[in-house]
Amino acid sequence: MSEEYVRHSNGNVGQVDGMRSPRYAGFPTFARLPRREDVPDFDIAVLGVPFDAGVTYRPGARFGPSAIRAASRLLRPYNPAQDVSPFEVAQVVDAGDVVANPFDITEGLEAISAAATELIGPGRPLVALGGDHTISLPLLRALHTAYGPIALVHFDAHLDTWDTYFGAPCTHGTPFRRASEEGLVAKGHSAHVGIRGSLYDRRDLLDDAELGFTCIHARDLDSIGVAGAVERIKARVGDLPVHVSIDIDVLDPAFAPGTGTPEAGGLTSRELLAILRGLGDLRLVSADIVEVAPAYDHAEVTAVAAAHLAYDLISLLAVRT
Ligand SMILES: N=C(N)NCCCC(=O)O
Ligand SMILES: [Zn+2]
Ligand SMILES: [Zn+2]
Repeated sequence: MSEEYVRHSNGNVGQVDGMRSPRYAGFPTFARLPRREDVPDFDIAVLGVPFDAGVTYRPGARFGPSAIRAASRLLRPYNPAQDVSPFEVAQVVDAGDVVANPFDITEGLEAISAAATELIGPGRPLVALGGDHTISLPLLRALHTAYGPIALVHFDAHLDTWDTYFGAPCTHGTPFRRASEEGLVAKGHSAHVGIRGSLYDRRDLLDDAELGFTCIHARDLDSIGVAGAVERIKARVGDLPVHVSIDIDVLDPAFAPGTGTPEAGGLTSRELLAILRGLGDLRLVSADIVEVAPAYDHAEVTAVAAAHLAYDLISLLAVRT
């Protein structure tokens, strides 16, 4: 069977045509887009990062990339919320999965960083699909090589700036402390959005602020709303290059049950999509979506949310390529 990709007049190769081959059939690349090796060049790569050796509670995010790809089959070519056909405007490809050692975190992170370094560059954004949140550290290392310190816009129930777990420095609860220590993120220009739930100590928030982050707590949305959150994020990052990191547990467990450390009182998927769509003026250069653990999912609820978030991120990035 030959795959019948849509060929756009600007030369870009789009999705397998859903009118000629039903969307539930065929190879499971992200959004049924071509693989990297199927086209001569690309603008935006989608990279699977099936690594979850850094989890502190429920395991299983290593199956996130394949679940998100499966849920992304439903995505259609035109995004009305942003008035853009992202796969026409930009050549978007599926770059496959990183081969990351599940038994050696240091080696696994090096492989992730090497794969990201090879795919990113000025004018060439990356969208990574995790995997647990540990993977953001090697992504930020690769981004630092390309751009220097960048602004991090981090959507999560959790701060992920804890120090160590059982003596381990690189886990899904620690990536942004390491990133701050290594100078990968621009101090004073990064924000966590959606923070909530129990902490180990009041000190966790003070440490986080000292590391250079600010918090928009989930409960703040009750008073400032989506528009207020967008304004605060924009004021924080200014014109620096921006990496958006979305831990799917930023969504309420009602919208994302399939994750490792769920916390009550989270965002709706509509709120999160609306905040993202408000970030179009920023200098977005890359994104990750992490912590989708399909074993705890139901009816693809979480994977569908992740696929749609990836679609809107790609739509934002496509107009910048
Ligand atoms: N990055 C995520 N999803 N969770 C971090 C939770 C760290 C903890 O178990 O305390
Ligand atoms: Zn989290
Ligand atoms: Zn996280």
